Amino acid sequence: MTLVPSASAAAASGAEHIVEAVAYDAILLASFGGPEGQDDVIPFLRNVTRGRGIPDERLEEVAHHYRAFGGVSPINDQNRELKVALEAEIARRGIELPVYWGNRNWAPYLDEALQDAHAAGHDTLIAIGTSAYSSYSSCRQYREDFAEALQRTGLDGTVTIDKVRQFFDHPGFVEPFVEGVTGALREFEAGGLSAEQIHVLFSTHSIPSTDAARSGPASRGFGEGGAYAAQHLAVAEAVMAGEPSPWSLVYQSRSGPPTQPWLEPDINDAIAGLAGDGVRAVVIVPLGFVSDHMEVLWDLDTEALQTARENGLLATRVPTPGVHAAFVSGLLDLVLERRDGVPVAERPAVTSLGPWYDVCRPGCCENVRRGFSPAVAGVAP
Ligand SMILES: CC1=C(CCC(=O)O)c2cc3nc(cc4[nH]c(cc5[nH]c(cc1n2)c(C)c5CCC(=O)O)c(CCC(=O)O)c4C)C(CCC(=O)O)=C3C
Ligand SMILES: [Fe+2]
Repeated sequence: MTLVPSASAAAASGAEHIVEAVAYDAILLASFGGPEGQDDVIPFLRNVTRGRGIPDERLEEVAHHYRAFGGVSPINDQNRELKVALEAEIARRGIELPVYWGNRNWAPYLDEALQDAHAAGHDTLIAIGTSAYSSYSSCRQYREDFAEALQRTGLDGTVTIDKVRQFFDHPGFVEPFVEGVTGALREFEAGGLSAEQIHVLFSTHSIPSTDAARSGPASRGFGEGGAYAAQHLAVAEAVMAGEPSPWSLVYQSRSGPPTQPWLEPDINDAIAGLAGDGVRAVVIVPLGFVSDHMEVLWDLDTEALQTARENGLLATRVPTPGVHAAFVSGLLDLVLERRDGVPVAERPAVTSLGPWYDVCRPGCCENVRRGFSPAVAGVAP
């Protein structure tokens, strides 16, 4: 086995993919984190929005979503379950690779995960971020937070962190959505609706239009919505292959000042617009989300479903990947393709956009407000 120290070495050589085997000795499961009680809510929101100019009214509004669920985000329990499921899959395949879980915005924090891994003798980490697409919020921010955590813990130069590719078009991520969508379509059809009367709404987190435009490498010319919108459209198209029902990509969970343009249309506006169009039912697909966290429970299961009811439409929301066996096994495959140096041509991808880069491209996913901060697992801007 050839040992390549880290993405930074590959980055220095300008490589897009790391195709030599790397002796990773642990997985870093990296996530967003969420509050676990009413007292956590405001400190958590302050962590998330630190230095980002989110207006206080918006914080109050979001706090209210958490308060309605006892101040508890479901995301931490979902990551506990995902960690257990990953460990079971690793054991089932007879592999030895411990999993350390750390969050960007709430305990257990990344710092703790890095310290635990290092104390146990694991210094060559491969990270799985619980975020599938390309953008500042869903990719580069993770990479910057890894760099910060390495600095804070003094493990910079000792511990290396590579990151699996953005997995939006990995079959393990897409298969649960295909199952959910086909299941929902067949159920509405069994209830007497024709394919044309059912509209499939693929929903993802809205982001500022300026962030979207900077997502992914500029050289690939993805246009206004950048790689972020292009990736979602490509996955939605793959999910709908062979299905005659109409579909569209919509956005949810917008924040920021109203003067700042974010990706549109909002899912609720889209639903209201469909009602007069001969559409009888909507299938809501949380395409941008890995598990049923607060954005899914609130913005989809609470608000969007109500909007559909108010507009006289039948509606259902399909599951997120969660701990679906195909997803869990796919995440481990993403780690092993790197550990074992699987040739790029053999890495699975269900769209023509991927397999995405192992080493983020120069200039990728700049933060519009702060510019580039140091980050691991990419080429320096
Ligand atoms: C693309 C994207 C994902 C999907 C990818 C991924 O999954 O990572 C995501 C996930 C999540 N976002 C989450 C929560 C929040 N996001 C916020 C704010 C923001 N998100 C943004 C984007 C995204 N966010 C953006 C551009 C902002 C505004 C600027 C900023 O602050 O960067 C705010 C602040 C208040 C507000 O403005 O709404 C909160 C509380 C949680 C936890 C949920 C739980 O607790 O169950 C999760 C998984
Ligand atoms: Fe968010």
